[in-house]
Amino acid sequence: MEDPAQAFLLDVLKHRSASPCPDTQPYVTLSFAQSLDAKIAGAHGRQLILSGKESMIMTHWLRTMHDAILVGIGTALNDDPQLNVRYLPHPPETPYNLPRPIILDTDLRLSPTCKLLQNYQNGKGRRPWVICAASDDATPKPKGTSASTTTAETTSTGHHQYHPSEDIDKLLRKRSLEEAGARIIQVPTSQRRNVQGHADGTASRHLSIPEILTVLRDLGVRSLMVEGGAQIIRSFLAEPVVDVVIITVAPVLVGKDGTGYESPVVSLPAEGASPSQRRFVQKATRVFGKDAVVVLEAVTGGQSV
Ligand SMILES: NC(=O)C1=CN([C@@H]2O[C@H](COP(=O)(O)OP(=O)(O)OC[C@H]3O[C@@H](n4cnc5c(N)ncnc54)[C@H](OP(=O)(O)O)[C@@H]3O)[C@@H](O)[C@H]2O)C=CC1
Ligand SMILES: Nc1nc(O)c(N)c(N[C@@H]2O[C@H](COP(=O)(O)O)[C@@H](O)[C@H]2O)n1
Repeated sequence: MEDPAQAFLLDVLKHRSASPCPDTQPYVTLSFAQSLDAKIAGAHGRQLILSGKESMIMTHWLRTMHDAILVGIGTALNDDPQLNVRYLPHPPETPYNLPRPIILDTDLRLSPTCKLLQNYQNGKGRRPWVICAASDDATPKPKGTSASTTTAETTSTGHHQYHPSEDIDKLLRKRSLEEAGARIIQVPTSQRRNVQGHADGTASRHLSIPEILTVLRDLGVRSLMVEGGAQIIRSFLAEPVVDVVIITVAPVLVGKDGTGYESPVVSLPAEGASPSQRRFVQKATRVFGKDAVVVLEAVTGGQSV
């Protein structure tokens, strides 16, 4: 017999089984848990278990329904997640689909001893893919985010140059991650001033989401579940790439110091919004234990995408 959460998700995602995945990018599901005041973590990014048991099981069913799960390096370093499906009931005759973990990690800051790599080494998880900036990427880094020992210098023409030891540091980190089992995938970066801009007005240097999706589709990923954290949620919502958003709303308030994601998109037709902008409308809502799970689907100009 189907679990209620499994049945609910199969129903909200049934349009995917009816039509083949596009060639250009995977189906993208953005899913996370938030408080009533739209916080996904505590002060300074402290991990919070917002989901109750029932909605956490729903999240693990959702994981089985995707080829891959993506998180940002902030989440990988802060939470050391496993991204597996361990809360599901007794193993069935056919093993559950275990999604591939993918980490967006511009400068390869991931720890080679993280749980995702340990699980892979112990045969308990799929090989993690770590997506970083292409090695010939000359985009300047924002202040204070360099993971290497070297600083960028600005030339008289305004271009930034890197000391060779920065490349060596990154190469060494690449090698130790590969030795631990990670597959490293390089993509170009893009600059976004408004979405992840720094307080000092400089633009952030981030991996390009459309490029990442193209690469993943080329590598055979047909469905991608994006779990967060805050910056990743913002970046995915800022691009017209998310098909379905599934939010677990926990009946708690975290307060103003909590970590929020401040969505750059709106559901309601906003004054001045471009008609081609992707908006999200409610498709289904279900209570699991103490939590409400709200499913939104993308629409462009009034049509489901
Ligand atoms: N409640 C929930 O469901 C969830 C909560 N969380 C919480 O979220 C918090 C972490 O969030 P946060 O600190 O924002 O970190 P994220 O996990 O969002 O990672 C952000 C980092 O990813 C890297 N990155 C690379 N490319 C991009 C891109 N295109 N857009 C955005 N980031 C990119 C950047 O680091 P770099 O430049 O070094 O590559 C950036 O700093 C944790 O507290 C965690 O517990 C996380 C997931 C779900
Ligand atoms: N669905 C959900 N509810 C919460 O309350 C959460 N804190 C999260 N966090 C996400 O799940 C990751 C942890 O996964 P594992 O338990 O290690 O498998 C965490 O890193 C966030 O991505 N999710």
